[in-house]
Amino acid sequence: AKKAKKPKDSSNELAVCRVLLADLEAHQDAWPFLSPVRHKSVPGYRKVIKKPMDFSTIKEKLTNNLYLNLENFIVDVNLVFNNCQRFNEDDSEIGRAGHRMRRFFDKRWTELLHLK
Ligand SMILES: Cn1cc(C(=O)NCCN2CCCC2)ccc1=O
Repeated sequence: AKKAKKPKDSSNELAVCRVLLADLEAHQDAWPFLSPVRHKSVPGYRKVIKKPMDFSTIKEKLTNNLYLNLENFIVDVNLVFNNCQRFNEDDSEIGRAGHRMRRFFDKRWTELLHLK
C-alpha cells in the first residue's frame, strides 16, 4: 500500500539558515569567505568567477528575505565553495580552507535536517 507522505514542515527553514550561517561565520577557517573577494587586490578574480558570493552577502540576502527556502540558501553557500575550488589550488591555504568549510557545512546541515 502507498505509504502516507508526511507533510513537509517548512516553517522553520529560515531559522535553520540563520543557525547554519552563524556556524559558518564562527568557523576558524571562514576568514577567506567572510566578505566579498576584493577583485582589485586579487588579479583575475572578476574575469574567472562569474557569480561571486560570500558569507556577508548571504547574510544580507537572508536579512532581506531573498531566500524562499533552505534549498536556495544552500545553493548560495555551495557557490562560495565552488568559486573557491575553481580559483584556488587544492593545495593552498585558501583552497584547503574551502574544502574544510564545505565538509563542515555538509555535515552540519544534514545533522539539522535529521532533527526534523
Ligand atoms: C575566497 N577567496 C578569498 C581570497 C582573499 O584574498 N580573501 C581575503 C582574505 N583577507 C585576508 C585578511 C582578511 C581577509 C582570495 C581568493 C579567494 O578565492
